[in-house]
Amino acid sequence: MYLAPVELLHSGKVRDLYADGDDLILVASDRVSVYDVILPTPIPDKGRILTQLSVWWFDQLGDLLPNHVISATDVPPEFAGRAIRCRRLQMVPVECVARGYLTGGGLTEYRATGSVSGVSLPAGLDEASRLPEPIFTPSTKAPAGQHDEPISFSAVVETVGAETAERLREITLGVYERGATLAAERGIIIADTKIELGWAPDGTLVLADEVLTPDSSRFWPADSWQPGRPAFSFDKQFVRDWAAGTGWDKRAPGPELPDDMVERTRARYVEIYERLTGKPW
Ligand SMILES: N#Cc1c(N)ncnc1-c1cnn(CCN2CCOCC2)c1
Repeated sequence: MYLAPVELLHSGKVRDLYADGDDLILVASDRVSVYDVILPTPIPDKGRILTQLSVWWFDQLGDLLPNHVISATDVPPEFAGRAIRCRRLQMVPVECVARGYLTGGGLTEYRATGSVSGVSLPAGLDEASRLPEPIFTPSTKAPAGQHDEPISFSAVVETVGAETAERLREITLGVYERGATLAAERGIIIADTKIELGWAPDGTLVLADEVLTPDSSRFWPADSWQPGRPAFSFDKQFVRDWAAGTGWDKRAPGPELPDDMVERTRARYVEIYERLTGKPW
């Protein structure tokens, strides 16, 4: 039987999107990105581990809202285990971000303005501070190679209307709080997360893309978290520290990783999967 080839629609830093008839195929690679630079050395099984983690989260979140997954197995053989067949949605033109802790661009914005995406925060917060409660901090969807810009809730209202803006906030915080609570019980802090939502033809908001993975969220080991000090990235810290030790200029192409660094990083992805799902990899 002739199988029409899938068509590459979008190639991202670590994932690619293909068209297969009316469906989409979302494929996760074994590429790893640190400091926004794709490293030349793949991490074996990273794509499969993060895809299967995302599929598990979609199932965990099924009571909150529908998702775009059609199948996690009916995918082209070359992508087996690291791709999902998903339904084509009209994507919401807003990056939906929830933060439970202050770091990265949110910390920079807080230090300059006392707020993040227009949400005022108490004085005296620092690097990795836990926020009084999780906040919705939307941003624009910047073109490839550019950084998303924070936008206020009122800007979201202007973009999608008040009712949908409220629903985006409710869903984003709901997904984050469900994930952060479950992860915390298993010794992992999910500091923040970015989700993608889209409209189905009947207007229903649907959870898309990947969800609550170390690529879409900041994962920190809970036992080493100290507010006021930069937190360790559960999955990328080994590579960051090793790369820094090589004197790598982050404007230059990323360095090749030594075998032990590859294996230690792969082991971190396996540990995240096993701790969160309770299933052996
Ligand atoms: N998921 C999904 C989805 C969907 N179900 N329907 C229509 N469009 C999209 C879609 C299009 N682009 N993105 C951003 C995610 N990209 C993925 C590839 O890698 C780069 C990031 C999502």
